[in-house]
Amino acid sequence: MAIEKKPEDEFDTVFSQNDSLELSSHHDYVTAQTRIFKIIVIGDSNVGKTCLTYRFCGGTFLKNPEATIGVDFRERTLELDGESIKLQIWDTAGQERFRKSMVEHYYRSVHAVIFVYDVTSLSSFESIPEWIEECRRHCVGPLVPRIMVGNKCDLRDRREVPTTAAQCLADSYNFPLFETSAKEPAEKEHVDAIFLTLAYRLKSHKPLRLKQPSESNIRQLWNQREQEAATCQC
Ligand SMILES: Nc1nc2c(ncn2[C@@H]2O[C@H](COP(=O)(O)OP(=O)(O)OP(=O)(O)O)[C@@H](O)[C@H]2O)c(=O)[nH]1
Ligand SMILES: [Mg+2]
Repeated sequence: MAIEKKPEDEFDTVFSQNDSLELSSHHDYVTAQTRIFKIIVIGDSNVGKTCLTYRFCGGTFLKNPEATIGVDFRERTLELDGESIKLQIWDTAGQERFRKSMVEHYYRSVHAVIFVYDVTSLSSFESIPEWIEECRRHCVGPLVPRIMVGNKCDLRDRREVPTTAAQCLADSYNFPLFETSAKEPAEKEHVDAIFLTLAYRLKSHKPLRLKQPSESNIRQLWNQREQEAATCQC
């Protein structure tokens, strides 16, 4: 059960409370109180957002993913310096037609943002400023940590985005840059490191005035998503 801790100060953090020990999807034990952070993963369609989040939460490479419709939720609980932190990851749709009704939900009460591009697709890299702008338009505060991820580094012969160009863009926004591959097994720990970097930053900064979505809200989103999928003409 997720319950909101009513803030006496100006902060609003959500704790999940479990009467007994519970095994999460990644075999982590969730103890009595767990801070939950919402992370959204955005970027063009086909850059590998679903595969990256699946690699982090499921531990393997997802073969034959379908285009995300609306949003997919994944989560993983981490034990950091004795504190239990749950990362609730919103894997968003890159295709405009699958995003429309959901965009407001993506950005509401978000704690961190991951911008993903594909190193073999210059156009996906060139879209990054537009995704950053969308984020800004939806009033994501400047203190919300953001990182940039270049995916598909395993496709060495097909690279279109040099690291220097990506670093330059990341520096201009003051974001950390990671280049990785959701596919390459040897990169598994590197993928973990991306999310861990965020988790440590989130752990040390209490989220400001942010309300987490409750479980009933999430269930509502799921229902909405299912309805969309059912009415989709394609
Ligand atoms: N070679 C390689 N292929 C990858 C990698 N990550 C994802 N892919 C492939 O890229 C394609 C798109 O991956 P997805 O994870 O579905 O992309 P997405 O960004 O979630 O796409 P949308 O849901 O449409 O926004 C799939 O065919 C994946 O198998 C990677 O690291 N290396
Ligand atoms: Mg996807």
